[in-house]
Amino acid sequence: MLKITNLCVSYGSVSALSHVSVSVPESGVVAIVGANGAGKSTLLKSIAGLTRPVAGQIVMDGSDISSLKPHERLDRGLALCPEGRRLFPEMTVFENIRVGAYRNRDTAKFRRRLDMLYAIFPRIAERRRQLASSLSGGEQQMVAIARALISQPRILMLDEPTLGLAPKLIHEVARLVRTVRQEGIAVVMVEQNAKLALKISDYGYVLETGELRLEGASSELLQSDHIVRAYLGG
Ligand SMILES: Nc1ncnc2c1ncn2[C@@H]1O[C@H](COP(=O)(O)OP(=O)(O)OP(=O)(O)O)[C@@H](O)[C@H]1O
Repeated sequence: MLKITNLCVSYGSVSALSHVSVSVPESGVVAIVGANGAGKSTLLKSIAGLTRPVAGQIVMDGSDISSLKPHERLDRGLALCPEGRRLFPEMTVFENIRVGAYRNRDTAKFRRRLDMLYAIFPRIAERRRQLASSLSGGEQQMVAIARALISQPRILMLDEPTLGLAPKLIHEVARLVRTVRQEGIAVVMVEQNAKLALKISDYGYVLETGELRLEGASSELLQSDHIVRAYLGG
């Protein structure tokens, strides 16, 4: 469904990604793992259209989307839940989620989608009139994911969704990824928590200083000596 080929991204003279190729199949869960500064966020930003690559192709459903603006990519079904949540703290939970639907003016559809999301996130539903700033870190992460899901994407991109969360909430994120996939939405998940990401994904890519070091079925990567040594403390 989404195919990224030989993507190269630089920030001035700093190369952040060098010839990176990644595929995302329909309804699949793909993990991108790697240390700080490996280029994981840059990859998601490039797919979302927030960073302009110097070379490479981003093809969705057979057509090159590299020159599309971020909102046009959202219309095609690419939604990004950015690192650090980026909620509007002085807006309510409901208002934050509504921001994600700014491209969809069909109120009935928005309502139906919102009710569905409230069913998936009951704690968020209870807090829908509260200011986002009053929520716990885990709840804020759920709101950020709900904001990305309200646009009914085909691919949900999650940038470090478990960062700073307590172990119990990390499991909640994992459960959520499974729920999202059951809805037929593909997930691309960037994580420093390699173990978790590989446990809940089908396929994984390991980025090191902007280059793909390894790729394969997640179950196999979990057993790989390199992964165990470099990321799982083995
Ligand atoms: N706006 C920017 N200007 C200059 N350099 C940048 C910019 N954004 C990222 N970089 C650099 O590009 C490289 C890749 O950064 P990126 O944020 O993509 O990595 P990451 O794997 O997501 O790391 P982290 O897990 O710390 O977020 C790093 O060397 C970083 O310092």
